[in-house]
Amino acid sequence: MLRCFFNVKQIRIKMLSSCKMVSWVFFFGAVATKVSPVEKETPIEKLKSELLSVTSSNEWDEKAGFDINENESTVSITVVGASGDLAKKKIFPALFALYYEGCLPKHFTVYGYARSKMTDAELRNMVSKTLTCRIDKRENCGEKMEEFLKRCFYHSGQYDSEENFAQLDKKLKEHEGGKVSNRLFYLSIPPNIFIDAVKCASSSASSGNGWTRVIVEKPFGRDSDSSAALTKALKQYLTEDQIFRIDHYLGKELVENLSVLRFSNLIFEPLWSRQYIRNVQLIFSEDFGTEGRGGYFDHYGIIRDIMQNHLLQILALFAMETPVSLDAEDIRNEKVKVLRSMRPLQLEDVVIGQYKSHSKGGVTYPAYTDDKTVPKDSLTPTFAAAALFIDNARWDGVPFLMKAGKALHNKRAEIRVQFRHVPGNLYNRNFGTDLDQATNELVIRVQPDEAIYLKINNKVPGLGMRLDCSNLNLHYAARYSKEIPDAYERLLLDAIEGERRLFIRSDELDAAWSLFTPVLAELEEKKIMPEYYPYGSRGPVGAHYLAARYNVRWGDLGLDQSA
Ligand SMILES: NC(=O)C1=CN([C@@H]2O[C@H](COP(=O)(O)OP(=O)(O)OC[C@H]3O[C@@H](n4cnc5c(N)ncnc54)[C@H](OP(=O)(O)O)[C@@H]3O)[C@@H](O)[C@H]2O)C=CC1
Ligand SMILES: O=C1O[C@H](COP(=O)(O)O)[C@@H](O)[C@H](O)[C@H]1O
Repeated sequence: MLRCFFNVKQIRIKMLSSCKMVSWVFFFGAVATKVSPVEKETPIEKLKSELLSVTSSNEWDEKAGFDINENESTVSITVVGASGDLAKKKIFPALFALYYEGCLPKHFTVYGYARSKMTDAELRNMVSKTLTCRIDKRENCGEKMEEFLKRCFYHSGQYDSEENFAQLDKKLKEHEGGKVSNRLFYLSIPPNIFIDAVKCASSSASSGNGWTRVIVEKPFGRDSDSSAALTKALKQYLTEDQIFRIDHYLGKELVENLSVLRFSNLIFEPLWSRQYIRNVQLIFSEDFGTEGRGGYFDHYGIIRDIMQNHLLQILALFAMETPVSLDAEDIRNEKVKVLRSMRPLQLEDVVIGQYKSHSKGGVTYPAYTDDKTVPKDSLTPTFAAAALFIDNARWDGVPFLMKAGKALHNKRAEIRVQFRHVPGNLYNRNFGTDLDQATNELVIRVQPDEAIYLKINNKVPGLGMRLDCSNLNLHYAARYSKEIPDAYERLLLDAIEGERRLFIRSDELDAAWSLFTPVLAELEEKKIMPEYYPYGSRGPVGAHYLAARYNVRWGDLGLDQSA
């Protein structure tokens, strides 16, 4: 178990700094010795014994962030908006998965908080029904589930009632039994009630003797001004260190792996610049529409829903310089530098689309505007493609193309890196006139079916000299027997551990909004019409014209073996 709490002579290793150490030791150990998955325990065992040999020093314990006695502290996790979609779909299942894996601290309590009237038993029933997490087919799942549910409670209250939060505080105190109380609030509620809930939680249900942290879900505003206003309001009640702005894409395994890939392999970093990279593509597609979330979506649109946060965060991690260390502030400093080096997106570099109804195989799929919560004349984009540029020495002139859409032909998130053509390639004639077919391309498939593969040119075995394009393929399911945790598991654990690396800092957020705010305003002011595309298609052709303007061909056209 990598990032979980484990006991070493009754001492709990709690902080991520130590977990990070474990990960790095693990990683280097695995690479250096090319171990099979079974042999991977060795470096951890080694680290454990190293830790055992130093834990006699109290000074060292403090530095490493150890709790000398875990019996003296508790963690209470309050899911605010517990009756909602995200809580049921993601938060409770992630908490259970963490419990199952032994990653939650010994003394923890989960509280659901919402206006709906529910008893503890009803909450437990709801949680157990919606528990469709990766754990549910595992050994002893039923037993573990029972144990977990016994630690779940519910309190019904208004989001703007200090009195109701004070009642919650009273209940939390009963569970905490006088120990040091650490409290995590997860705001899983619509954004218009964030501030009310934060105000009440901070004034009436903050911890008196431990930490209090608040996870805030997106959207963090809808442009620079509203985002700044939200930050300002949050900071009336919380310090920046208490605010954990979640972007769940940062918790995805392959997004986290980006830094490992770049900074611990000699072969990638030297190529990671305008000198060798022709373009970078960040692609998100879903094969379903906004079903059930039209009301929210129509106010935001795909650029705010996916590009300004998930894809831009990936871009920043992809393009940043080597951070001074793996500490949260060092990484976030580098990400901010990338964002601040970028040109605000121009209207001519954006294509927008909206899905329309389509019938296939006797089934009729709805148009975006068929959703009852969406105005019939809505121009909100459900698809967008954009070309972005980073004006710094490393990336000058390299187009970073983004494409995001709902109701497309597949569900996928990937990063595609297309390298330059080989100068004076001796084998040019083997590729005919289409040199793009010989482009080396590195694909990091974030989901589904996680993989990293590199398209290379290779001689087809035989007496002739025929070349083809083949993949060097790191297919996760084939290589690693362990399941990949859900992003929310990683992020919840980080928030409990106080690790901020995967959460968005306020200056990052400002920089991100300043790239998109002008174009979003222009799209709305000029009432730019989206290009309509059939539900289940590959999206508007405009995306291809945009790419062609920068001599780019989208890599996800289904031509490569792993696509
Ligand atoms: N659902 C998803 O897949 C994702 C959601 N998010 C974000 O997470 C947060 C929660 O999302 P989700 O669970 O879908 O939201 P819901 O719309 O399901 O709302 C959550 C809960 O908040 C309460 N609530 C809803 N509307 C109002 C209102 N107008 N006034 C007061 N209370 C209200 C309801 O509880 P009650 O009536 O019992 O008080 C509801 O169960 C949002 O900020 C969303 O943007 C982010 C990414 C994905
Ligand atoms: O934040 C969001 O993400 C989901 C996609 O998340 P994934 O982990 O399932 O890829 C998206 O459907 C939603 O519109 C958006 O708000």
